[in-house]
Amino acid sequence: MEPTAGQGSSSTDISNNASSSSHAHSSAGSHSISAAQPVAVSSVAPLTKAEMKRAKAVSDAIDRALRADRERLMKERGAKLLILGPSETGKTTVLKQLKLLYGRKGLDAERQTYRRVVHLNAMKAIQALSYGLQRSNIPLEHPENIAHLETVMRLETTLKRYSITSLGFTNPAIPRKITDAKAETDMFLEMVPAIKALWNDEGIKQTFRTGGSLNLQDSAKYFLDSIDRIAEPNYIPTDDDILQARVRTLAVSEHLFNIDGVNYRIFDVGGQKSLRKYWAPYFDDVNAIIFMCALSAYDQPCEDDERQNRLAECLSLFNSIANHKLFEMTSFILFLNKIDIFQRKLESGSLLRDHFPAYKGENDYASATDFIHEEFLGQCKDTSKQVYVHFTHATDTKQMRVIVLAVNAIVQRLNLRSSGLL
Ligand SMILES: Nc1nc2c(ncn2[C@@H]2O[C@H](COP(=O)(O)OP(=O)(O)OP(=O)(O)O)[C@@H](O)[C@H]2O)c(=O)[nH]1
Ligand SMILES: [Mg+2]
Repeated sequence: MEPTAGQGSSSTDISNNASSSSHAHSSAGSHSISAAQPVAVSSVAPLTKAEMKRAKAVSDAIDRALRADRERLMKERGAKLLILGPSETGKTTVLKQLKLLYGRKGLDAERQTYRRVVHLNAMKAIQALSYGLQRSNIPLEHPENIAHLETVMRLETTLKRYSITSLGFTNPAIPRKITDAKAETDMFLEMVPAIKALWNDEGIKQTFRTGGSLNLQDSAKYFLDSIDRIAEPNYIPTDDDILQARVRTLAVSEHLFNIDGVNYRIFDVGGQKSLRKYWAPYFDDVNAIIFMCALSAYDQPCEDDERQNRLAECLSLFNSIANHKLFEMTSFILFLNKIDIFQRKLESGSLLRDHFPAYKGENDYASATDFIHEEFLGQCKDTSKQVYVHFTHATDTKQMRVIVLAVNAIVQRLNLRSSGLL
């Protein structure tokens, strides 16, 4: 499916935050309760003045009680926020940033477990590169590295079992298939000489540069460049390592935060297509949705369907979420993420129009992001729907600190408005 250019772009309104903008197809008040439906005229006698006064008093009292109830619920239970979007768009990374900024203890408790994830990520990265090298018939710079290549490629089955362990990491209810963390570390340490030799080989480097179809994780270079550090006997993952570490989310998880005095219940979900059926039970009473898109996915096929473009699939998922009946009153915050990789790809000469023929602009960052931004806004059927857009680099804690505060301000304002206090 090729997306077409978005409509209604003229009403986009840029806020004073350089990395964000807010959009509404029409003016304020989009969250007010709509006017009553016309009632069929009947033969019932009209109300007297006194009756009308009494009816109004009752209606006002109900409104007051409802508002107080909403306020109390919001105070007691916190604002409910879902982070939705396809796989690998950075949902869990945003959650890790929230833990770093507002729940440090939680992340510190998980730090040791990330050691294994980092080791697994490094092994998977070198394995993907080795397969890529073989597929594209690129010769090794040092032929003696062939033995290392074979060692790495023999790891296929072991790594599959390993990844079951990493799934267990996100959901303690899933039993671990590999028993001993020490055995995992030993296996990684045995692999280190092969990983280093291959990563330094010009053949592998060339494979990395030609990139695209390798199905390589975004953090591959980061961990391969850090191989000596992560192989140290007393290695403890740093905050950046944790942000770069990749573990697929399988089960929906709930996290509590207090951000500047506002309580939040934030839900992180698994973005793979097969896991989206588990989202629906969490769709009630949602105050806001952060929808995540990886801009850098514009030239990638979907993991489970080579024929489908990842960014196009993300647009169609956004379409079904933004137009979902249960989210008519829900605020939407769109994170157009991975701006760092997106910019790098454009600068390296990869053309947006090769994948989105509807794009007619230059291949520069500003025009390309404008186009994708409009594509997303054009998905909302309700033209009064307010969508707040942020261009994000989710692994950058400095940038995310500013964005989280902006999101908090939006959620507070919208909640006050929906409870009639604004
Ligand atoms: N360079 C870069 N990497 C990012 C960015 N955001 C996320 N990543 C990396 O992308 C990978 C995937 O991120 P996750 O947060 O696990 O993705 P997810 O959306 O939770 O994926 P699922 O759990 O499968 O639904 C991780 O290795 C992150 O470190 C970004 O803005 N820039
Ligand atoms: Mg995740």
